[in-house]
Order: sequence, then C-alpha cells, then structure tokens
Amino acid sequence: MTAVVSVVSAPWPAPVASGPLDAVVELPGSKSLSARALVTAAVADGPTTLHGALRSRDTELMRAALTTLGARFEELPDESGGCADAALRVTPAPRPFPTRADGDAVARIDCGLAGTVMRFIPPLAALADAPVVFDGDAAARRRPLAPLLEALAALGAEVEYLGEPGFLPVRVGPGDGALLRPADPARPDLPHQAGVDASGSSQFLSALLLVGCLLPGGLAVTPSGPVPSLPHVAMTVEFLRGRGVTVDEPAPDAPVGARTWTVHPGTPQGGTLVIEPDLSNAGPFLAAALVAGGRVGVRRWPGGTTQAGDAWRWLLPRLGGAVEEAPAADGSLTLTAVGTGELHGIDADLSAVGELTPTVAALAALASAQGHASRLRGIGHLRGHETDRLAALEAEINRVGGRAHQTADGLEIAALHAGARLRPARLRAYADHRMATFAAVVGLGVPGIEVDDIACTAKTLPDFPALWTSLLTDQEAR
Ligand SMILES: O=C(O)C1=C[C@@H](OP(=O)(O)O)[C@@H](O)[C@H](O)C1
Ligand SMILES: C=C(OP(=O)(O)O)C(=O)O
Repeated sequence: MTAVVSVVSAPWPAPVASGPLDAVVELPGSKSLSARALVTAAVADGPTTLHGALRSRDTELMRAALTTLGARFEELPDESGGCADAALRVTPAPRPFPTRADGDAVARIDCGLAGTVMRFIPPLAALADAPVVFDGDAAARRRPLAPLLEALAALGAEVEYLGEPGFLPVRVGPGDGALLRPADPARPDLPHQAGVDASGSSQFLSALLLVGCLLPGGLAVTPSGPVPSLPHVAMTVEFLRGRGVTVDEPAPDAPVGARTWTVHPGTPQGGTLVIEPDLSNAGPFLAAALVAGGRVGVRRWPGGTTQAGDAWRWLLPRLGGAVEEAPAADGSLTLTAVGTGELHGIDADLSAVGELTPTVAALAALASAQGHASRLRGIGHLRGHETDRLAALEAEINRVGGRAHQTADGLEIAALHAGARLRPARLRAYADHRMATFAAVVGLGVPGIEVDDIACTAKTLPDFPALWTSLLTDQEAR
C-alpha cells in the first residue's frame, strides 16, 4: 500500500548524465484521469473495474476519502493485459453517502496536499448523510478553496470554516438538503445554477461538474472569469460523457464570464476503464533527452487524449528537441524525445498547461546558461499550487546561479553571459513533487545538485527515483 502520510527523505544526489541517453520508460497512470475515474466509479450505477489506475499518495488519499463516503475498493489479480498496475474493482457508495459507519462521530477526510481531493470531494459531502470535516497538510491549508466553498454554500450546502476563512480545515455538509431537491419544485427538470470564480484553479469548475449529474435537474455552472488549465476541464467533460452523462459545453468563442457548462442529471455508468499513463509526469523523462542528448521514449502514449501533457509534442521542439512517434499495435504510440544537449529559450503562454511549468522552467534555466532567455506567461495561478511555484522556481533557479524573476503572471529567466555556468546547490522541493523533479532535470546537466526531499515525488509518482536512475543505468549498459 502506498504511504498516505508524507515522508521527508534524506538529501538525494541528483544523477548527472555522462553522455547521450537511450532509454524507454513505462509510466504509471495519469493522476488526473485516475482521480476522475475513482470519483465517478464511487458514485456510479454499478461496479467499475479500473486498469492502470495510479497508486500514489494523491490517489490513496482519494480512495480513503471515497471509502469514508461509502465506496468500496478491491484489488484484483493483474489481468490488465500490459498495464503497469493491477486492476481495481470499485463498488459504488449508496446515497445519501453514509459517513456514520463509526457511530455518531463526524467523519474526517485527509486531503494531504492533493488538489483533486480537496476540490473534488467537498461537493460530494453536500450529498452525505452528515457533515464531513476536511483537512490536509500544512501546505494544503494555504491552497485556495474559497470560490468552490462559496459556490457550494450558495447552492445550499453547509460550509463552516474551522480555521482561516476560505481555507482548510472546513466542515461541509448537506445543510437542509437543498442539493438533494430540485432547484425549482415547480420545474424539476431545471438545473441548479452555480457561479464560481475559477481563475485560481480549474479544479473548482471540474469539482462542480463532477457532482452536477447527481443533483436533481443537474447543474449549470458559469465561471465569472477566465479558467486556467482548460484541458483539465475538457478531461472532466469527456470523462463524464464516457460514463453516459450528458454535458453541454460553452461555444469556444463565448465571452469570458458568459460561458456555461451544463451537466444533465444522471448516474455515471460503471463498467471497465483503462487509464492512460501520466503525460505530465512524462515531462521530466522526455526533458532528460534534451539535457543529456540522445533519446528517451515513453510507451503507451495515447493517440488522442485530453491530458495537458500531450503538449510536450509542441513544447519540446520549441525548447530545442525533436519528437518522434512510433505506432504500436494497440493504437497507442511510443513518443520519443530526441535531443543534442543544445537547448533553446522559450516565450510561451502556459495557462492551459500550467502543471508542466516546473519542467519547462528546468529546461529554460539550463538554456539560460547557453545564452538563451525565456518568458513563461499566463501562470499566476501557480502561486496556489502545492507551493507558490513562481516563488519557488525563482528561488531555486537563482540558487544554482541563474537569473530568474517573477512577473505578475509568470516567470522570466535571463540569458547568462558567455562562459557562465550553473553551480552546485542543494535545491528545495517545498513538499512539491514537481519542484523535486525540476531539480532532478537541472541536476542531470549540472554536477553537484542535491534535492532536499525527493520522497515528495510519491504524491504522483512513487517510483520516481528508481525510474530516473534507470535512464542512466541504460546509458551505462550500452
Ligand atoms: O483537475 C486536475 O486534475 C488538475 C487540474 C489543474 O489544476 P489547476 O487548474 O489548479 O492548475 C492541474 O494543474 C492539476 O495538476 C490537476
Ligand atoms: C497542481 C498539481 O496538483 P494538484 O492536483 O494537487 O492541484 C500538480 O500536480 O501539478
């Protein structure tokens, strides 16, 4: 069983590449797809069998949360036909979600540092038999939550802040059961209506869409402003549709503030699902080929996907690499990054793919020592990620001798003068898996990099240190 508590490790010396790489990696399931699969399976009309679902701290916390709401999970012997993980059978929870299994004690849900748990589960607590208390890591208590909780309260849920208003810990419950009744008793077919400011996280919108189908009449959600990470919203929509739920999306040219997503009422179908590998976590491995030179392939790359990580196809060529695709018999691809060690700077709006930023920033920092400047834009919301990623990237790039500074909505990395090199340093991970892998990518090209807490990669990729080392082991074996 993957650890649900967060374990801090001893400093980890990042391996340095001694020459071109030639490796192919198999990565576990997508965190974001696994989260949606677990949530929809837990509220489905019958059992679901998941193949390839991620086993990591975030998904273990998600399973624990859904168990608290009455869902059941059972590992099956591996018949997954090549998927890395054994199959998981999910028995859905009865409704209202029974949280009182342990008597009258109020149920508690630990969100850890998982945005998916702290955003996707509170709406479900509004459909439980009693209020639920949510809390998480110290860093989770700083992550934005207020817009979602305000939207839930406006819909009629009970929301009581137990600490700083707008943040974890919070108690969420059904209130007087408004969400269990039609919005308009005279027109039970009409959806409930919600507004939400999702400019801080697309997960607020996804969370409302995921619960929407369970409400009598469904739910229409109109974000009041821009929404980052729109591929993740598209993933939520596709996921619900794949489970038989009807979702209407706004026209792409509808003005910001007047875009409505409508989820029609219906229970997601059970059945069988295969989860794609995590393409965001593929980033550091593909980036390694650009840093060290050579080739790194990722197996089972989907032919079509809503994952933000598919953007590596256009990002890596802009950073100095090439991308090759080789079709496999099952319709998937092996996507291979090819590099020479020569990097380019990049000027890019990453708002749609914000979670790729730390890996892009690692390449941009290494490119700065080759005389190239970079500008990463549209990512102010990263200040509310696992840590304030703009502050963390600024601090860690400067710690290795780079010249980075935050802007209102991003990060600028200046070109270093000819002959300047990045220097050895112990880099901080800030409990953030993507800051840890940022440091690993930098360390591949800069001797003497240590990472203070590589174990935090367990949030989404528990095997990261071994997988990362295998890139170089393959190198030595040639
Ligand atoms: O819905 C999801 O699974 C996610 C949405 C995005 O969140 P933000 O919109 O907060 O960036 C992304 O960065 C996060 O890693 C996962
Ligand atoms: C922002 C991230 O995670 P979370 O799902 O916790 O928001 C991430 O993985 O980059």
